[in-house]
Amino acid sequence: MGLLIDGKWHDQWYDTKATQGKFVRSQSQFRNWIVSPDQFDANDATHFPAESGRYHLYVSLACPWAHRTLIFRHLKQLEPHISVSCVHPHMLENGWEFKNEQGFADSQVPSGDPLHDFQFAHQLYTHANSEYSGRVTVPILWDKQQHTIVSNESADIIRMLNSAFDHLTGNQDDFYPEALHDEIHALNERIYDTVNNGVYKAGFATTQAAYEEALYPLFESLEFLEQRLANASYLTGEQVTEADWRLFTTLIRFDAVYHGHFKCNLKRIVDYPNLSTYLERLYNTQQVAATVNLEHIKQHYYYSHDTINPTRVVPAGPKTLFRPEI
Ligand SMILES: N[C@@H](CCC(=O)N[C@@H](CS)C(=O)NCC(=O)O)C(=O)O
Repeated sequence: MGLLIDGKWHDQWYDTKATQGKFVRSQSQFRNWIVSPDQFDANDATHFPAESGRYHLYVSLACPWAHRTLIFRHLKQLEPHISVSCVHPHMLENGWEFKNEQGFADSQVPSGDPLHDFQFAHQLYTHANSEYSGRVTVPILWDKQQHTIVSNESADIIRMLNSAFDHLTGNQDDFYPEALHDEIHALNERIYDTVNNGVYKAGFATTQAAYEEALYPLFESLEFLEQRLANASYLTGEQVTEADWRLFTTLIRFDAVYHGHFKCNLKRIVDYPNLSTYLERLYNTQQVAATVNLEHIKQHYYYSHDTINPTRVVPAGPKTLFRPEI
C-alpha cells in the first residue's frame, strides 16, 4: 500500500494523524471523458472519441468502485469494444500488482497488463504522467492511442459507458435517465457518503470516535434504504438506475467483508428483508453474478490490510450472501 510522489513510489499506509483518526478519501485526478460522435469536440482536450477497440479497462475484482465499471461494461454489451484485465487481489508494498496466479484465475476477466506487461499499476500512472503525485487506484480507463489514462473515477466512467458507445452497440438501455437526475443525484450523495465510502470510513478509522462517526450514519442509511425498498423493486421505483448499481457493489461485499473486517456489525444485509431481496434481484440480473468474484473480494481485504488483520487469516464464511428461503 502506498502512493506516488513526483513519479516515485513510496510504501506508506493512509495517514490519519492529521484528521483525528478519520480516513479521508482523496479525489481522483484523471477526469477526461469519452464522448459519443455527436457530442465530440476535437478542440476540447478532455474529450476522447468513443471508438471500438481503443480503450482498456484495468480493474480489481475485489474493488467496489472498479466493480461498478465492470458491471456497466457488461450491461451495455461493451465486451467486444473495451478490453479488460484485472490486478492480483493482494495489494501489498507495491500497491496493485499485475501477476498471474492460477489459484486466482477468474472465468471472465484475465489478469495482468496485456498492453505493456507492466508489473505494477503505478507504472501505468507514471507512463501517463511521469510526475504524478497521488494514490494509485483502480479502476483505470486507458487510451491505447494516446497512451494515457482517460479517467480513474468510477462515477464518471459508468456515465460514459452508459451512453457514449450506444452508436456502436445499439444498446439504448439508460441507467441515468434525464427525468430521474435529481433523484439519482440525491441518492448517490447520501449513499456515497454514508454507505459506499461509509464502510471505508468505519473500517480505516484509527480512533473510536472516528469509527462511530461513520458507523451510525451507515446503519441509519441502511434503515432508510430498507424502508424505501418496501414498495419498490429499485431505489427510484421500477426502473433500475446507476444508483442501484452503485449501491449493489457495496451490498454484495457487506456480509462477507465489511461486517467483520471493517467492523460494520450492527446488522448484516441478510437481516434486512427488503435489502436482501433487492440484492439478490440485482445479482440475478443479466448475469451480473458472473462479475462477482468473492474469492478476490475476501482475499483482497483480509490479506492486504495488515494493520487491520495482521495474521492475514481469511475467514471461511459466510455460507450465503442471501436470505434463506422461509
Ligand atoms: N473515487 C475512486 C476510488 C477508487 C479507489 O479508491 N479504489 C481503491 C480500491 S477499492 C484503490 O485502488 N485503492 C488504492 C489506494 O488507495 O492506494 C473511484 O470511485 O474510482
